[in-house]
Amino acid sequence: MATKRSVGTLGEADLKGKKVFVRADLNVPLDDAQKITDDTRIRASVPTIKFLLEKGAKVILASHLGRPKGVTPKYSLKPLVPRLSELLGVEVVMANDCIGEEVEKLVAALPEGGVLLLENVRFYKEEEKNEPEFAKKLASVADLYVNDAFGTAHRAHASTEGVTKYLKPAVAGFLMQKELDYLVGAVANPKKPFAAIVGGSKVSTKIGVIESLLAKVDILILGGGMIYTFYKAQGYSVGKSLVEEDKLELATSLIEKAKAKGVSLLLPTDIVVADKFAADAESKIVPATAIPDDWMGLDVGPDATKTFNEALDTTQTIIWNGPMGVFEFPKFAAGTEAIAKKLAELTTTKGVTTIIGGGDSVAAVEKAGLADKMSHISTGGGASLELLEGKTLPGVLALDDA
Ligand SMILES: Nc1ncnc2c1ncn2[C@@H]1O[C@H](COP(=O)(O)OP(=O)(O)O)[C@@H](O)[C@H]1O
Ligand SMILES: O=C(OP(=O)(O)O)[C@H](O)COP(=O)(O)O
Repeated sequence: MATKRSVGTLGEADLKGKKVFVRADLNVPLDDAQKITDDTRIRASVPTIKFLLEKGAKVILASHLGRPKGVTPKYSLKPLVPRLSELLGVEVVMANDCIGEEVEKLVAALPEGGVLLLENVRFYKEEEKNEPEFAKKLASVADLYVNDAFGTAHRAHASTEGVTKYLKPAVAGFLMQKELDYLVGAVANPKKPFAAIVGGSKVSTKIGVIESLLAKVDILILGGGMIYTFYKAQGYSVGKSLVEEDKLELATSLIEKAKAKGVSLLLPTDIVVADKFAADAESKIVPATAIPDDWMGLDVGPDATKTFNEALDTTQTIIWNGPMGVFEFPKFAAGTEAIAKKLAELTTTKGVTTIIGGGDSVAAVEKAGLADKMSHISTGGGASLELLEGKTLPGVLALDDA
């Protein structure tokens, strides 16, 4: 199935006085004191909500937080109210529930330009089970539905999918649209040459992405923990590096597929090896063909980085998913940082389209302080991975066509 991209969006519809159910992904990390440690997802949700408020709509805002089993105070959305209010410039009202009488009363009292934040929809098991009666209750308080929760669009839950059966129109918010434009649009019709950089820990979690991208890219750069399975498949010894023994044949077939499709597949030529998996491990740089026994590869080496940079210099579009090494340990972060720096440079000086596909690569870009230099940084890890694999997301599929 082709990935759906043309969804209905917030146009010039008369929104004045309308009760709009907005599903956002406000699943932000909180520390032990319930303080928000990264508000990216809240900030990313602001343009859609502000637009609705400026049009005189009444916004009923829903999200999940974490993976609670039943009502769990630790997963309440209450700690988000001050930051949301500050970013939106209105006093956000908080409900103690996401359905029921109190919610109905608060909605009835909501002024035009007002925001009511519902409590965590996952406090009900019916949310993840996508139960129609629960979806109907969520829908009952509003006149139309806007899904801006890209990070949760791969889940067919009541507030992301079921609700659209009872609430029309059901359209995408600006964040959802932007994510689809980049992760589907720019990938389907890239300015060429088009390169993909895929890293992360395991081949098994990235097979779908690699296979799908092989049909589209000119250059495929591989890094991270998955490369040792490729090396082993080619007969190199890899010491104690991460290897998925049951994926050796698959690695060989991916190398052959790349060849058959004329894709330039770049595996690192040198590796930073460590004597143990630890931040304070002893380390040294070795050729990829000469990883010593008892050592493990934790980052790509400087020669590899140089080759990657030269290849990236020739491109117009780059998509990146997964770090090049164990970037959480400063000693093994250089390969990942170099990619982040290169992409930032190419975006700002050459107008190359750079897309960071969620998850740990986003964390790496943020750690390097380069987040605002990329063309697009996805707010969804799992969702962006599924989109890049060519899957259609249930939360997108459920929206009205454009
Ligand atoms: N050489 C390696 N050996 C072991 N783990 C690695 C290696 N390179 C990267 N990793 C780990 O891979 C993890 C990220 O993998 P993954 O979740 O697949 O990426 P993403 O979240 O970007 O999709 C990081 O925690 C990183 O430490
Ligand atoms: O954080 C999220 O996903 P991500 O970690 O894959 O980016 C989303 O809020 C979805 O959460 P879920 O994976 O508990 O359904």
